[in-house]
Amino acid sequence: MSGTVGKVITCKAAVAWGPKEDLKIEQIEVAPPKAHEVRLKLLYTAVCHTDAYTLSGQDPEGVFPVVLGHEGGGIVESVGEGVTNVKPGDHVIPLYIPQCKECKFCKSPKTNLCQKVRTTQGRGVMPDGTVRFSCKGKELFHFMGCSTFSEYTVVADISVVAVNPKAELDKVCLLGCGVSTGYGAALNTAKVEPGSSCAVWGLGAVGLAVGLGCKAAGAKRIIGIDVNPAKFEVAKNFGFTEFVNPKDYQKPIQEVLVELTDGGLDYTFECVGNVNIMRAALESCHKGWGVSTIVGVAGAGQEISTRPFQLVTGRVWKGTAFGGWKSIDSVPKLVDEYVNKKLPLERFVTHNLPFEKINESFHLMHKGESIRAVLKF
Ligand SMILES: NC(=O)C1=CN([C@@H]2O[C@H](COP(=O)(O)OP(=O)(O)OC[C@H]3O[C@@H](n4cnc5c(N)ncnc54)[C@H](O)[C@@H]3O)[C@@H](O)[C@H]2O)C=CC1
Ligand SMILES: N[C@@H](CCC(=O)N[C@@H](CSC=O)C(=O)NCC(=O)O)C(=O)O
Ligand SMILES: [Zn+2]
Ligand SMILES: [Zn+2]
Repeated sequence: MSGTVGKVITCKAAVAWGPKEDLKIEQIEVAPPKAHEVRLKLLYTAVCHTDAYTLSGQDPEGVFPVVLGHEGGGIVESVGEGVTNVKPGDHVIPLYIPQCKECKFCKSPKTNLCQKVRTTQGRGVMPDGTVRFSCKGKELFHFMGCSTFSEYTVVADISVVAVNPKAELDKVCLLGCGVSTGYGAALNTAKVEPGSSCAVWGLGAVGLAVGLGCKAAGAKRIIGIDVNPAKFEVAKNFGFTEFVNPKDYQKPIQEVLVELTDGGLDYTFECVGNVNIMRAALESCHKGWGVSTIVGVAGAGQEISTRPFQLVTGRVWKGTAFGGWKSIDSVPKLVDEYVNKKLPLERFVTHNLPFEKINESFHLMHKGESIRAVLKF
C-alpha cells in the first residue's frame, strides 16, 4: 500500500487566482478521497480552449480561485470507500462528462449528458459540496470535475475510467476532451454519411478531430475554414480536402460556400465559439437536409440567431458535448483505436513542455502556434 494513502498530499499545481491572470505554480494540499471518490497522480495534461474561456471570465460558471484543466492522463493513487471501477495503479483518464449508468440521461440512448453530479460540478465542488484542494490556507475550487492542472487531483468515481496501460498517457490524455469531442461530433452527433460534403470552422484540435471523423465516415469533400492560413497545411493531415479563409472574401462566407458546393453543404461544424460563425455555418447548409453542429463554446450573454425560414426549409441545428460519447463506455474504446493505429493522436501533439511552462501553452494556443501542447508533470 502506498505511503500516501489516507494522508494529505502536498504537490505542485497551477492555480488560477482570478480571471485574466496568468496561472501561478503553487504548492497545494490535496485531501484524501472520500467515499466514491478517487485520487489520481496526473502524469500529463494539455490545455483546451475551454480552460482559456473560463480563465477569461466569460464562463457564467467560472469560480475562482480554481485548479483548471480537464485533458489529463494519470495513475490512481488511492480510492475512497465503495469505489469498484478503478484501483490503485490503474492508468486512467478523468472525464468531465461522467457516466453513472443510473440517471435517466445515462439510461437514455439519446444522450451522453449524465446529470448525476452536474450541479455540484458546475459550482466547482465535489458531489458532497466540499473541496479537496487548499493553498496558503484558502480553499481552491475544482473545475469540470477534473482539475488536471495539479500533480494530484480528486474526482468522483463516475468521472474516471481505466484504460489500456499499453497506451502512452502523453497521447491518450487528449481523449479527455478535444479529440474525442471533434471525432464524435462527426460520427455520433452529425452522423456524417459516405460521399457527403462537410465544412468545419476552426482548425484547432477540436476542428481537426472533426476532420478525422468526417474522413472516417467516408465524406468526399471536407472544407476547412480558418482565419489563420497557417492551419491549412497542417489540416491536410487530418482529412481536409480544401480550404477557405473568410478574410479572402468581401461577401458573407455562407454565400461563398453555397456557390462552391452547388447549393450548400450536407454537414457543417462550428469549432470556434463565435455566434456569428454559428449562424454562417447553419446558413451554409444545403436546403432540405443540411445539418449544422455547434461544438464551440460561446461566452456569457451570447445568443444565436437566424431566420426561422432556414429551419422551415429543412436545415437542422444541433449541438454536441464531448462528441456525444457516453464516457465510461467509450473512452477505453477510443484509446484502443489509438493503440490500433486508427486514431492518430500523435498528430495533434505539436509541443511537449514541462508543467511549469503551462502559461506558455496558453500563449501558444492564443497565437495559433500549437494544436495541443502536452505538459509533463
Ligand atoms: N462542445 C464541447 O464538448 C467542446 C467544445 N470545445 C470548444 O471548441 C472550440 C475549439 O476549441 P480548440 O480546438 O481547443 O481551440 P483552438 O484555439 O485550438 O482552435 C480554434 C481555431 O479557431 C480559429 N478561429 C478563430 N476565429 C476564427 C474565425 N473568425 N473564423 C474561423 N476560424 C477562427 C483559430 O484560428 C483556431 O485555429 C472552443 O470554443 C472550445 O471551448 C472544446 C472542447 C469540447
Ligand atoms: N460552463 C459553461 C458551459 C461550458 C460548456 O459548454 N462546456 C461543454 C464542454 S467544453 C469542453 O471543453 C460541455 O460539455 N457542456 C455540457 C455541460 O453539461 O456543461 C456555461 O455555463 O456556459
Ligand atoms: Zn448518469
Ligand atoms: Zn475541453
